[in-house]
Amino acid sequence: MGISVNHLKFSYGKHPVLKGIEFQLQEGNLVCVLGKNGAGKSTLFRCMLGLLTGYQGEIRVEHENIKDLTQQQMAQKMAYIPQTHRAVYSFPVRDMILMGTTASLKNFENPGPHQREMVERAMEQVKITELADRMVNELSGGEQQLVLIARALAQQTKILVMDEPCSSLDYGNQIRLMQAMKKLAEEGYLVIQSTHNPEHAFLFADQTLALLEGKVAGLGTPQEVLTEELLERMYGIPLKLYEVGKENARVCIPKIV
Ligand SMILES: Nc1ncnc2c1ncn2[C@@H]1O[C@H](COP(=O)(O)OP(=O)(O)OP(=O)(O)O)[C@@H](O)[C@H]1O
Repeated sequence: MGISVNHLKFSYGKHPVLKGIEFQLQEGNLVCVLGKNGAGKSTLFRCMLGLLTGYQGEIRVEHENIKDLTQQQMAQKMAYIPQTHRAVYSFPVRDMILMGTTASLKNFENPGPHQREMVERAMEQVKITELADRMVNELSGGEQQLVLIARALAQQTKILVMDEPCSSLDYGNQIRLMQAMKKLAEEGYLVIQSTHNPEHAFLFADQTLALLEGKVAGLGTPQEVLTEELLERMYGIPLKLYEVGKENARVCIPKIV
């Protein structure tokens, strides 16, 4: 089950980005993917989601090669939560989330009571039921991000892929979102998200996947993978890690020279 990526190579024209990526991820984990700007995180996600097809190697989701799956079959296995951009279209929140259920419908079938129930459940999971009748374009960035997550949950897949979900959120909403993702992982989802914040990985991730120079530089617990040496190599700045409290929390302080 879960997702496995074998010998994955991808280039944009002559510019190689992924140079032999290998990993396996299982359901029930929150996985943070780290790497500097341009490391290839979004490219990796786009390959995994079947949006980029000209790659070498193999990607399997729940044992099936994604090249053998239709778009609808992909949407039944994996949901993508993009970075929040201010919504252009004005839909009520409930209708926007209902759109996530289309993967479970046959051609030309309209959503019925089952789909509407999935929408209510998804809103409860991320605690936005009180927003149901608001217009999406009138919500804050953090609220919109939660609507996108609810839409992905209504898609009823066990794998959620999120591209920098915290990038436009205030500090409180970042932590609430990470806690919500951690809870989903505990409920059995595989949540894969990119982040530029090592501290989030230390606090919340079950596993961390570090991308460096087109390859996986480490996959394991954040404490195993995110050493001072690797963080310095990834981000190109001298820094120091400090353990905080009894949990596995660590903070990263740059050495200012
Ligand atoms: N459509 C494209 N055409 C050509 N090159 C691209 C394209 N998209 C991305 N790239 C290049 O591929 C490399 C990887 O980009 P990608 O967006 O996957 O990185 P990322 O790790 O997600 O970066 P960031 O943290 O800045 O979002 C970069 O050098 C980027 O310039």
